[in-house]
Amino acid sequence: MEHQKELEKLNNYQKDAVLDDSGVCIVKAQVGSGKTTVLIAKIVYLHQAKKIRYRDMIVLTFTNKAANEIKARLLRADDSICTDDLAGFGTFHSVALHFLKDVLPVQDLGYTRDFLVIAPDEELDIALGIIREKKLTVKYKNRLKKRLEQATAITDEAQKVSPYQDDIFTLVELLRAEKISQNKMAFADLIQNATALLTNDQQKPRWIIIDEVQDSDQLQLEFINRLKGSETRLFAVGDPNQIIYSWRGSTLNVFAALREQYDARERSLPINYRSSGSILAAAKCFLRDGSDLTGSRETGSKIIIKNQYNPFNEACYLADRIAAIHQQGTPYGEIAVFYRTQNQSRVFEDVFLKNGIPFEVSLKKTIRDIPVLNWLIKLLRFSLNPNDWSSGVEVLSNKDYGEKRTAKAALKTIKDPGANQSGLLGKMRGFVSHGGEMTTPATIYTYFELDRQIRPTASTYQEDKAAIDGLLQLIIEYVAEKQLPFLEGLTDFINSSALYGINILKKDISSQADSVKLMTLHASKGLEFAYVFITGINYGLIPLHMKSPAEEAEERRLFFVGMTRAKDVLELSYYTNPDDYRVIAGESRYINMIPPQLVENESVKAGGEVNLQDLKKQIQAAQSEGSEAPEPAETVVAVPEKQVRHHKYGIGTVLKEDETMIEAEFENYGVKEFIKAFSELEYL
Ligand SMILES: Nc1ncnc2c1ncn2[C@@H]1O[C@H](COP(=O)(O)OP(=O)(O)OP(=O)(O)O)[C@@H](O)[C@H]1O
Repeated sequence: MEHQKELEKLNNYQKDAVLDDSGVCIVKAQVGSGKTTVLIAKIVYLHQAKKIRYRDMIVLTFTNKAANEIKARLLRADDSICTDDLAGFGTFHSVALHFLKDVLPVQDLGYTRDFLVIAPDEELDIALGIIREKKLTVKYKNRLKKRLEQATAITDEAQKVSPYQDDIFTLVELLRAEKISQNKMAFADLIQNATALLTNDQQKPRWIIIDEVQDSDQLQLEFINRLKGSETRLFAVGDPNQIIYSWRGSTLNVFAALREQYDARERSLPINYRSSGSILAAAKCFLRDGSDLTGSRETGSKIIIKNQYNPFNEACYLADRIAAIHQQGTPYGEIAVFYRTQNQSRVFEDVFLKNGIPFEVSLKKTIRDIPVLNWLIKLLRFSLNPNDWSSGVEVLSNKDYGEKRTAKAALKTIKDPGANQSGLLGKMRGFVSHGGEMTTPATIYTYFELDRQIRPTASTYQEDKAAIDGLLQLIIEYVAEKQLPFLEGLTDFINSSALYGINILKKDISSQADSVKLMTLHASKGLEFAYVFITGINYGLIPLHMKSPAEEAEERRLFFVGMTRAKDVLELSYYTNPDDYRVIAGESRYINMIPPQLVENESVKAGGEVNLQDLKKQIQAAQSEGSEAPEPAETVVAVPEKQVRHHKYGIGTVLKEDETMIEAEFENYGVKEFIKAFSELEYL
């Protein structure tokens, strides 16, 4: 990649950003204005023109996908780069992990360098185990994750007083100690521990480059601050209109925070290169202030709005429509279908499969989602680290795999050094000394006698065996690729699988295969397609039921992100019968926010009315296919957002209401149904 040639392709705003040499520069970029393009050009420019070694750069991205894309483009262009040079390129978590493994004195916190990373659910399991074992009183266990996060963030001793008069702060301390004794770090620990250990003694990078900076949270900003030396330059790119992860704790005013802290230079990228004029104009209606966003393309075709009877009909329609688009010459890979929640993908998968439409689903089906692999990973964890007794207990007491002891008996054997070490426990304890022999999937399989552990007589045997073979193969390939000794490579693999949720069943959505991509609006961030279909624009889906104006604003930004993935054609749809009682029939007001002059309404009319002829045909067609086409549902009456107060559940949002019944959703208790006459609900 020749940096001069790269620079020539850029517009002046982009060029200025690449050449900027300020101590701290933040680039406020509009959607599709070339953030990724600029970021890569900047890295290449710094390396080639300014002679900055890749090792002296830290490049932080929000997703693993973005980091991989950057690394792949650099590796393709320059074969002298070795992967170690790019160890500082990755997500916040993976870069923190790199520092903890390779640079920082983790022993100061009580860890050893071969610590393992655990996913949030696993941390919760440990916390629940402690509550049980120590008989702690902890209220609102259904919100335990959130409560732990909040309590962990409080460092001032005087403030460590539980609002519910329970043992949450004792739990935080015990959990911290337990993770250290088991040599495990949870995701949040990675950044927190790296931040705590970073001092001025470490060699500081010459450049820190951050992508999607708008999604950073307080912890990440502190990490950046510690990482930055007085001579380090900082270059951050982001788009305030694409904040869609504030529920994970991103700091909403990240730009202001950076500006204030570093007296940063601000630049902008205002020109969108991706979307046609109509798409951009429609998307702008969802911005609080879209005045800076400028397009560079022709008006193009109008936005199409479709009213579908239900998700099944929608899927049938899309299968036909996509086949026609493809026949006219558009590759399948240029077509995407978006929805709000993951479970909406199912009907598209079924119908597309039946109709021969190739597709991929961006569904993180991770190791943790497959019971036998979840069990096997725990087995490998305990084998690598005998202090990880909670994994050991789960392996021995799993109800489907292994020896199926009781949890109490398993714990007793694991903690008792004098106990009989034969069977699976003995195998796990002896594993490390046999590490050198583990060269093929079969040697690992045979060593643990996995055939016995997964029961050859069980109905799931073939499926489980195939899943295990697949995983073991993946491990062996991973270790070989990393050129690490087996045990070290295995530890590394287990850490990555916790961090990224290794995708084993379905291909990654970023694959180059020519197939239609199905994904949630969240997963669509950063991608682009010629044709985009956004489905289910009904209240309760797009937008979801919301509890506050801030949540509503985030829903709107999310819809904006989805719309702006489209280059040429954008089609929106909503249901008359959404198949889900929590979803309101008819279009949500997001449809009505698009000015009519930008919309082309086809045979079915927008505005909540249904073309009855079409509807009848669709239902007949569905019934003749033998599918379970539902009866036309009684129309659910769209209620304006109403709130109620309940003496126990607190404030809730009304979802459905008729003369006798009322249904409301409460933050900590979920959806509750009441008989109006007896409910003692107070309307707010
Ligand atoms: N100077 C340019 N001239 C022509 N096309 C460009 C230019 N810069 C970027 N593009 C094209 O515009 C599209 C959007 O670019 P890119 O994906 O880098 O934007 P982005 O800001 O990262 O997008 P998003 O906001 O969606 O994350 C891409 O197809 C890219 O090739």
